[in-house]
Amino acid sequence: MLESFKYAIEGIIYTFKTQRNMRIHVVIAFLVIFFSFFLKLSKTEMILMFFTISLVIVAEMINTAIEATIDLITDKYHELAKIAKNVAAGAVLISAVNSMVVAYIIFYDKIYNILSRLIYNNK
Ligand SMILES: Nc1ncnc2c1ncn2[C@@H]1O[C@H](COP(=O)(O)OP(=O)(O)OP(=O)(O)O)[C@@H](O)[C@H]1O
Repeated sequence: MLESFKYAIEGIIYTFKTQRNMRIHVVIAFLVIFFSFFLKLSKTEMILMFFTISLVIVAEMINTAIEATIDLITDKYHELAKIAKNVAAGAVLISAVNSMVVAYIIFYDKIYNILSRLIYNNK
C-alpha cells in the first residue's frame, strides 16, 4: 500500500513539474483556499470549492497521462492521436470553465459586500 502511495505521489509531482497549467491550477487553488478562510464559506460552499479544485487537478492529471500514453505509442502524426489529446484537453477546459462558474457563484456576493462596506466606511 505504501509503495502504491509513493507512486501516486510521484505522479502528482511529475505533473506539477512538467505541466505549466498544473502549476497555475495549484497556485490558484491555494489562493482560493487561503482567501476562503476570510470569507466565511458555509460547509456546502467549502465542499463545492474543494470538489471543484479537485476536478480541475484530476482532469489535468488524466490529460497528462493520456498525452504520455499517446507519445509512448507514436511520435508520428496520427488522426487518432490528435483526437485523444484534443478530447483530453477538452476535459480540462470544461473543468476549468466549471471552476470559474462555481467561483463566481460562491464568491461574487461575498467580495461585492466586503468591497461595498470598505467603500461605504471610507466615505
Ligand atoms: N502524434 C500526434 N498526432 C496528431 N496530432 C498530434 C499528435 N501529438 C499532438 N498532436 C496535436 O497537437 C496538440 C498539442 O499536443 P501536445 O502533445 O504538445 O500537447 P499540449 O497540449 O501542448 O501539451 P501540454 O499540456 O504538455 O502543453 C494536441 O492537442 C493534438 O491536437
